[in-house]
Amino acid sequence: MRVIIQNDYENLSLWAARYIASRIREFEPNENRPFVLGLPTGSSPLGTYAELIRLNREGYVSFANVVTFNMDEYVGLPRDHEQSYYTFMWKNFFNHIDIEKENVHILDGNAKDLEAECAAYEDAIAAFGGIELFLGGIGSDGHIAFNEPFSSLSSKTRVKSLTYDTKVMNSRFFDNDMNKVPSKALTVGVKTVTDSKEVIILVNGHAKARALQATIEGGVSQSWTCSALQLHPRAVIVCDEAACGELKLNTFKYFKDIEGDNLAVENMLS
Ligand SMILES: N[C@@H]1[C@@H](O)[C@H](O)[C@@H](COP(=O)(O)O)O[C@@H]1O
Repeated sequence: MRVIIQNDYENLSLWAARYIASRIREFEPNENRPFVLGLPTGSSPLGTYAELIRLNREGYVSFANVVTFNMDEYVGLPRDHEQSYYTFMWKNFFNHIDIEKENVHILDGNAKDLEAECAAYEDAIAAFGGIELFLGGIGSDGHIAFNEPFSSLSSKTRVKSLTYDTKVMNSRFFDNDMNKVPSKALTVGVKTVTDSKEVIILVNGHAKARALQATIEGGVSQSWTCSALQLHPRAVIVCDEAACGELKLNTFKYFKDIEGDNLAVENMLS
């Protein structure tokens, strides 16, 4: 596992966006061989999306041959609801880049048959040959996508009930009323994420310090689903110093040392 420790959220966002843009450029995607990108919602990726939009506008990276799969979606929230992940993604990212509408995949939380919707999503990912790079965030309890604590580390896309903690956390987007937060979501599984060729997880702020500690220093455990990344051959955690508060000093120093010059965001756009 690589751990990129940046001073602050701004540099974390620049690093992640520039890394993703470079990976897409190096891949040289075309119509027959698109770059398949997994994407999250939440506040963590907003800075990364902003920099990717800028890089797209400046012509550094194109999304014309990029296919995306989003991580999750609430069940029963109208697609045009302000808090649906569909609305979030178009508002904060897709409307501002040169992506083709048919290349965007977001789970339909209003599908008549939710199980069939989840199975079809896995089939669609497989039809594209799997996900090249999955970008994600984590919840303060260490969940990736909506894989709440004790989700199977072998799970695939399915319906999940949200925990009390997650509903309380997400109520900030629903007038601080947890009763307005949907109780269920469709989510890719832990294994859907770890089956990707590469995984990048953004972790910022003090509230994520325990989750980051469990991800890096704890054992692999279903109680912190993010810890499954320890078994991934190509997992990159991009975090800020605020999120490192629970790490051992030696862990912190090790990653600062080993990543050395790789931390400088200025040199990433060659
Ligand atoms: N399903 C999403 C996750 O994908 C996200 O990682 C998490 C953290 O959100 P934030 O980035 O706002 O802290 O929130 C939600 O639960």
